[in-house]
Amino acid sequence: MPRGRRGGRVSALEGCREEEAPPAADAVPSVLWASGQQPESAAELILLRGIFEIRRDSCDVVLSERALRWQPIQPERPTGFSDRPKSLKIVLNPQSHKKEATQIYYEKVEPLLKIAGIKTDVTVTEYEGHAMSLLKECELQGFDGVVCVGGDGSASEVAHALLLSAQKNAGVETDSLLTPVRAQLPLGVIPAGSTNVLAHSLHGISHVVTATLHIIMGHIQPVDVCTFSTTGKFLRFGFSAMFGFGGRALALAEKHRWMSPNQRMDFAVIKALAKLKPEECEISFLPFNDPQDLEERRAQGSLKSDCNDQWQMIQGQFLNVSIMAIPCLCSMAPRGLAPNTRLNNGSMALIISRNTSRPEFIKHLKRYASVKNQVQ
Ligand SMILES: Nc1ncnc2c1ncn2[C@@H]1O[C@H](COP(=O)(O)OP(=O)(O)OP(=O)(O)O)[C@@H](O)[C@H]1O
Repeated sequence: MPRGRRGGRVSALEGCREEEAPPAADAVPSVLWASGQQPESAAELILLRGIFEIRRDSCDVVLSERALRWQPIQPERPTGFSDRPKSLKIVLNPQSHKKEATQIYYEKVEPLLKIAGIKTDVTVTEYEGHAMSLLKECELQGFDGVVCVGGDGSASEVAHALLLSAQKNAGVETDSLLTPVRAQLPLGVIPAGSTNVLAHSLHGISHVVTATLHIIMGHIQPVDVCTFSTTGKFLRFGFSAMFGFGGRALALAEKHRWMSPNQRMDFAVIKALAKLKPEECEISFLPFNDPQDLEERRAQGSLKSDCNDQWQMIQGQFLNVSIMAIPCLCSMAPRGLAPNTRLNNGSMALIISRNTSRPEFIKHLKRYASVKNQVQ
């Protein structure tokens, strides 16, 4: 009988296959090999155990008193992992943030995609709306995903374009849209903009290499979107919107793109605060305070049918109204502007600031920077 390294006897168990010893297992020569079998009894003494490569598979090899067994190691596939992408359409906004998206892509992202064997086709956008018209015309069949290298403006433009094509392809009428059809391709987001709320909310951090690795690994994270309409006419898909103070500040920041990103944001906030004024609003909403209740209703399919009799309406003067389908994490709000919203729970946060004094409103804004959650 052959002997293992430590001199234990090795013999075949009933049912073991006898095979030729593969070369990588030469640490334990001339033994009987069995695959896919567990030790016969817990009392069986294990003499040696290790990971060996056997015919290109990593195997858990166990040498016991009575036999040598091995089993290919199956890597765990956590839920949400899909196949890794092989080919990606890259949409890059060279104007994002301090115009460094091109450098970020070619220095940090592309080398990793190359190592991962992913083919890429890059379009550098030339004007606002370019991503939209490109994705309308571009044949995306050969790609496994679209990656946006830029900020939130670019990412939401690409998301809108992908969703719009999906509705068109499915023959869904957007003006009466309640539940959109999913985009046909996943969207990867490389944060290269000024705020990067989407990438930050998706990955928990606004970090280029982290985002790239998520894309390479094929991590798919479903994300809620809102549809924005005016008097029954569909406008666009998006992840968040702000009216009043927030809307004015963002519009001002957009108008002053010639300033540096930090300067224009500070300038916009200060100017919007100086002109702080309430808006008369009427807001209808379907309240869900308990996310579990929401999940259960979605699972039961009772969400839509329940809607009509549960809508609530509030009316009054408000300084700011925000709706956010994602938590909206950013450096200014480390827990997010909407900390109680999840990426994919079918709900969105509606955060309303009633009319109050400017110092009180500033206090409320400052509390977003704290990790203590002000929004219950
Ligand atoms: N070549 C271009 N010239 C001018 N604008 C462009 C160009 N390409 C894209 N855009 C537009 O620039 C806008 C803002 O870009 P983006 O969101 O990437 O950067 P950002 O504003 O710095 O970041 P954030 O939105 O995170 O603050 C987008 O709405 C996009 O449509």
